[in-house]
Amino acid sequence: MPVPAPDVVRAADAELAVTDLPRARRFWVDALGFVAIEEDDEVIYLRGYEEFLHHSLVLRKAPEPGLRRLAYRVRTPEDVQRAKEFFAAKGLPTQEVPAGTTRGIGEAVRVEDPLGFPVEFFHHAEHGPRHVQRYDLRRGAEPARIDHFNVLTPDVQAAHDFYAELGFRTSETIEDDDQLYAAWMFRKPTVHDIAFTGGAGPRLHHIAFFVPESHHILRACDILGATADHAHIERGPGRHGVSNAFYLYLRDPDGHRLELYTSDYYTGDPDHPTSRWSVQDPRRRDFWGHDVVPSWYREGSTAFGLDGKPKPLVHPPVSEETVHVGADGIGVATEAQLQQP
Ligand SMILES: O=C1C=CC(S(=O)(=O)O)=CC1(O)O
Ligand SMILES: [Fe+2]
Repeated sequence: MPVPAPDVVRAADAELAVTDLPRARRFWVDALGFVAIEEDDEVIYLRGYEEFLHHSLVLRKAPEPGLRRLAYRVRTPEDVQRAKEFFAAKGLPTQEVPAGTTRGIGEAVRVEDPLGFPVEFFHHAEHGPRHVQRYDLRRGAEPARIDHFNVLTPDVQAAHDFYAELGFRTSETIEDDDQLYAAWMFRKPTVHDIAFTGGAGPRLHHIAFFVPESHHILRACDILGATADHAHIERGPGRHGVSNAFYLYLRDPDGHRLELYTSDYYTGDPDHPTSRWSVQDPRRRDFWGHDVVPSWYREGSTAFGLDGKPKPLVHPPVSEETVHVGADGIGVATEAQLQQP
């Protein structure tokens, strides 16, 4: 008898290890405008202006930077137990997490998914004040809410198939006749809650936050330029082919990548079709055909397992970067180049 999957509502929370908390705060709060809802010398809890749960991102001081967990909200308290049973039935590591282990989050279960990522499922969460119309407080890029996770994994097909078992549907792919190079999958009725980028993994590629309008992305660029922090800008601003979203990728002081993202589209009908892009289409990742910088394909954040240790990397046989020639202008990256950490 198959164990039923938990009813996942959406990507809801994540925790990043950062090596210098005041430096991280200057970037995430002072420059980008995230709301620090609670903080001390060890940890900062951040949220967007539209959010009402306690937080949607935790920055925790640590000797080494990395991803400590990706967290999904599930629909009922019973779905937390269902998640435990679903992953345990597959022989995957699971950990019960008492309420309050993360401020504002009730009892949860932490697992390692088959890709090697630390993933948490929770239901109960404290509500905090919504700042959606506190225009007197809104600053920086005015981040609204957490939108999705993107992870680097050597086998996108296997990742896709597992998350389909978990009840995620597929909005877009990048593929050719031989393989699936990337996939975007959702539970909430937008383009994705999780995306898989082919590459050495398990590593976090980025966490994305929705901003209200494209001008908030331009403002983030202007703010970083004004403070001579322009080196944090990695890729964009631009228009994605996949998702049709307007985007900007930034790297925080520890190298963690975040995406500011807006104006993707609704996917809530039961027969929503999957949009399939050819890996040879130069508009797939940037609709205007702009290059994808090599670091965007090659670099990511270390993932820590449930034991707190860095997960060893598995390299893919073929990477999108080595296949695609054209708008990316990269041509065929050498194996040595791809081995860069
Ligand atoms: O959110 C996203 C939507 C689209 C793209 S891509 O660069 O257009 O593939 C990347 C992304 O996963 O960050
Ligand atoms: Fe993204």
